[in-house]
Amino acid sequence: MTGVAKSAVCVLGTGLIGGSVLRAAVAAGYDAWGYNRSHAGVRAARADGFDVGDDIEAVLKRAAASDALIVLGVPMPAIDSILSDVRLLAPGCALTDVVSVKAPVAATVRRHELGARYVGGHPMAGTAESGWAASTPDLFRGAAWAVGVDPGTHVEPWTRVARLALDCGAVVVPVVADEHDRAVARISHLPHVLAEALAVVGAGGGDLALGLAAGSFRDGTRVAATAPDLVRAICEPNAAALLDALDDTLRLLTAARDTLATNATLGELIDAGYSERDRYDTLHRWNITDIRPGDHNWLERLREAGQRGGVIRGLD
Ligand SMILES: O=C(O)C(=O)C[C@]1(C(=O)O)C=C[C@@H](O)C=C1
Repeated sequence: MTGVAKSAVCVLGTGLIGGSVLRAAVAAGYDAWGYNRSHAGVRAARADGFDVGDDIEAVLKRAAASDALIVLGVPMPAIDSILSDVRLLAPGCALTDVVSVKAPVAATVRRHELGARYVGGHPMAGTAESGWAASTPDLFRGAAWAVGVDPGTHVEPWTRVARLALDCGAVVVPVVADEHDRAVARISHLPHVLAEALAVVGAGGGDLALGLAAGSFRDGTRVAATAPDLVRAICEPNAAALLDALDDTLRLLTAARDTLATNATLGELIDAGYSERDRYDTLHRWNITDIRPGDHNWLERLREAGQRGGVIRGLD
């Protein structure tokens, strides 16, 4: 895949993630601009020298005229409405998103008949902050960026999306939507719910407990400082997979609680946690080098490689 040209990039929604995509794309030499519905968001981005407007019609007409890759930088609850604008004003553009759940976005895209040039995306990066002010061009450096390889994905928009992710400093993890959603329920959405629970239980110990709190409480509750509406927008669209993860958690915690009550031991939980955490620390992310986008069975082969820890670090 040598010489894939950088497409123009149009980011709709310039909060923490969309804003960071815009900053990273500009830093990587893309012709990139954005849209934000709030005047304050537009003012802040312009004050930093970025080309962001609040006129969705003008922004999308420019995308259509430039054959830009459109990045939906808005959370799941705003996807349906922004897709109505895209369908009306720039239906031929390649399209991706940064939403933390993939199957519901794909279903909404299909409902708007925009599936032909859509490729799901999910950069695995963030902070507890939100908005343009928190965005940074380095947010995705070294991060995993899930890029959809669902059946029917077309190679041209796929290559554009993968190239943008790589140019933002991320590594590409090929995923299909439902497997992605089950995976992130466990490693992203469940941790948000647990962080909220830990914050509540810890604070239940009063000011003495909070006054003594150190690293374990701070790290375990870090994402509980995220704006509540954003946490809901991240977790709730993935309800079925999150329920499975919560059920597994409750089973483990109940077993540990029961053995603690009867034998004053936490049982197998501690050893199991120790060894599974080690699997994460030592996971070998190997480079996919032998599957060229567009080759025979490339989607299925990339999917299998992604399942086995394969990542893409370059397309050349
Ligand atoms: O690092 C954080 O603050 C995050 O919450 C980032 C995080 C996560 O790791 O769960 C949260 C949601 C995104 O969809 C991807 C990544």
